[in-house]
Amino acid sequence: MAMSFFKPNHTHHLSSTSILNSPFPKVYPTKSMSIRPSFSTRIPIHFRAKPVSSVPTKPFFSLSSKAFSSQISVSAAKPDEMPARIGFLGLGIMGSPMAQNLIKAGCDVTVWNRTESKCGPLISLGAKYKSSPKEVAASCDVTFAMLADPESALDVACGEHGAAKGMSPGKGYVDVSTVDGATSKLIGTHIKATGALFLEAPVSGSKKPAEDGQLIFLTAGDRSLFDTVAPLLDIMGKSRFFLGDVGNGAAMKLVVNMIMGSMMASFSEGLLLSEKVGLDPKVLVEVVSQGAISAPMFSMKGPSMVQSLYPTAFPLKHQQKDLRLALGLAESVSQPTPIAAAANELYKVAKSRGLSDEDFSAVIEALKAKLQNKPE
Ligand SMILES: NC(=O)C1=CN([C@@H]2O[C@H](COP(=O)(O)OP(=O)(O)OC[C@H]3O[C@@H](n4cnc5c(N)ncnc54)[C@H](OP(=O)(O)O)[C@@H]3O)[C@@H](O)[C@H]2O)C=CC1
Ligand SMILES: O=CC(=O)O
Repeated sequence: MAMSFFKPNHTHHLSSTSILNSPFPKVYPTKSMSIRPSFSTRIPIHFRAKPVSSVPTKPFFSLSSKAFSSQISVSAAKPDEMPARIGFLGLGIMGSPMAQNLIKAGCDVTVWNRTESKCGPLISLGAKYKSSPKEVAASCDVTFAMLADPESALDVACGEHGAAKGMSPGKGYVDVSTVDGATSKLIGTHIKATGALFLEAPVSGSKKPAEDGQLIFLTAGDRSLFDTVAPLLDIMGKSRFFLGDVGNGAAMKLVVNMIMGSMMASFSEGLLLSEKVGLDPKVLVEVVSQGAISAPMFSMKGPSMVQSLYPTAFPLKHQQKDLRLALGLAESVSQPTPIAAAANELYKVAKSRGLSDEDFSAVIEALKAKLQNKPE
């Protein structure tokens, strides 16, 4: 199906440096590039790192700081083929900066959020406003949705005033929320019944990567919609994977977050154990950062965790939701996941202690409560 999209009214353009004008993605050698993912999988996977030429309105200094790697090349993102009118539903921790990056890149963006007041800052940056997902979808070529969980993603897409009601042939719906495959397929079925195209595109990367346009998109669904929105994904992210049929993007995201949730629980145990045996947990954070188990997550969150501070980037309730959904995925294929199951119990304890809206690193508090033998 041909998508009837038009060039956006960019307010800024590329500076005429030779790097930016090259038609090919630039590969900047960095330490991280020595680690190359293996694609020995039954799912057809296409990966593309952010090509320099596809982020037309960002200043050169922001490009030079990015770590590019190049794997299987997919069709090049052409800024002049970007959808003209873009809808954005869901302006929470992630949705707001993502929509903001689109606006700052010169895109014509229309927003909606359940709590209307969160639309204000984006409207002051130039966004338009509509009072329902249906109206946003009806007035836009492509609509993105960044909702909390399967229930809200389904309601916003398929509810009474949901986006599907405003969809029609020639339009596209891109759900970037983290949901399970069954929910994503249901949303896709409703959207496609209108003649529109559907792409699931959950993101890896938290608040800061969302602000910096450094997200990793894990997409699946209509390949032509993936190609159409590629320039937009490249504004909001640093790389994008096309993983085949709807459900594969959701599954990849859940596996990644299952690992992340277990890692954070294990890190929490280590911090508390080190303190109990008389070590300085701050030194543990430093030691971990220099070795083979170093991870940006530990270095970023460790220093605040030792101070019992949990400024929210990824809400704990969403991490527990992802573990729950990942355990369901594992159950569906009889894959044992005892470590993730144990981690999930800790997040549930943390939620029951009122930590749902804290950062997920607050899971450490569940272990403190256990160590102190407090009632749950
Ligand atoms: N934060 C992070 O680091 C990351 C989060 N994610 C995933 O992205 C998604 C969004 O996360 P995040 O932005 O952090 O979450 P937030 O909790 O900050 O935002 C959730 C959004 O969903 C909306 N929402 C919730 N319930 C409903 C409902 N019943 N009907 C309509 N809208 C609803 C909220 O609206 P309102 O403002 O009215 O509450 C808000 O816009 C989640 O699926 C999360 O797992 C993925 C990667 C990283
Ligand atoms: O889903 C959370 C993330 O950091 O990715």
